[in-house]
Amino acid sequence: MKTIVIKCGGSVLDELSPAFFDALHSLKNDGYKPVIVHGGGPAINAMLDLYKIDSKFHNGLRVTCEKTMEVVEMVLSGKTNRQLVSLLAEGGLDAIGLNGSDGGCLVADFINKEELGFVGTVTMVNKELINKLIESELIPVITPIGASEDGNRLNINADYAAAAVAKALGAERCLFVTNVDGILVEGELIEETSSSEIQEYIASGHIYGGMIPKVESAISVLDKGINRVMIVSGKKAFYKNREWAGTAITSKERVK
Ligand SMILES: Nc1ncnc2c1ncn2[C@@H]1O[C@H](COP(=O)(O)OP(=O)(O)O)[C@@H](O)[C@H]1O
Ligand SMILES: CC(=O)N[C@@H](CCC(=O)OP(=O)(O)O)C(=O)O
Repeated sequence: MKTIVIKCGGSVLDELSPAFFDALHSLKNDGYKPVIVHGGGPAINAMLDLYKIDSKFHNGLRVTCEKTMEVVEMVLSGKTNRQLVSLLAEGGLDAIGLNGSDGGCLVADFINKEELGFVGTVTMVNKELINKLIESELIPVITPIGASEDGNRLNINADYAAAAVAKALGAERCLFVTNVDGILVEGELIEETSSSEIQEYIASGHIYGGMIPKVESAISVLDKGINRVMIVSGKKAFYKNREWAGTAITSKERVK
């Protein structure tokens, strides 16, 4: 099965263009089976503000106390997942929302309970469940919340969740849809790059903030045999007539 895992970032959920939905139709017409993992960081921040709860991050991960976890779940499962599934339906795409914590979809473990609270890393993915939905011609839209073996629900960075799903499914491709055209260096789009170049961009400060978990996830996926990962904009036609727009991260090291 030609599965493509698509991470749809919270930064662009309110700005997805008609071209995004056209690209999904094109992928489907070309035989790809999409699986979406969505984020929702900005919407969580807004709701925490409303509840007067401070947003704190440690190494790019949200420090998640019990109260924050309630808000995270309310926003991701109750708002952003619903929003994306209905946008897909409006765009003529049959999708089904799936809480990562339901049915063992994403099994997770605490990363460091003292430091981060209810933040998890994915330890297992119920690929049978996801594959059943794909075989029913539905696009699973997965919320990045995992359930631990001892019954806790854990907040997972959506880039890492998408990478875990792509690896578990043995996806053909993995795509990070965000609010910029791809990796930019001094304002220029980098059309193709490799793991080692990315390490240099991070060291020189050209890649920072929210782009770091994306490129780290991309590299972890490349290590598992998926040989091309794309970072693309949800505001543009990222796939048309079998042509991609954005940054391709490949496992091949380029000769400089
Ligand atoms: N080299 C880079 N090229 C493009 N964007 C970058 C780069 N380094 C950091 N960024 C930042 O990463 C952001 C995307 O990450 P993030 O805000 O977490 O989005 P998402 O919600 O889609 O995961 C961009 O809007 C930009 O501010
Ligand atoms: C642990 C952790 O940081 N979880 C993220 C989950 C959402 C997410 O990753 O959303 P984006 O893709 O929009 O950034 C958070 O709480 O913001």
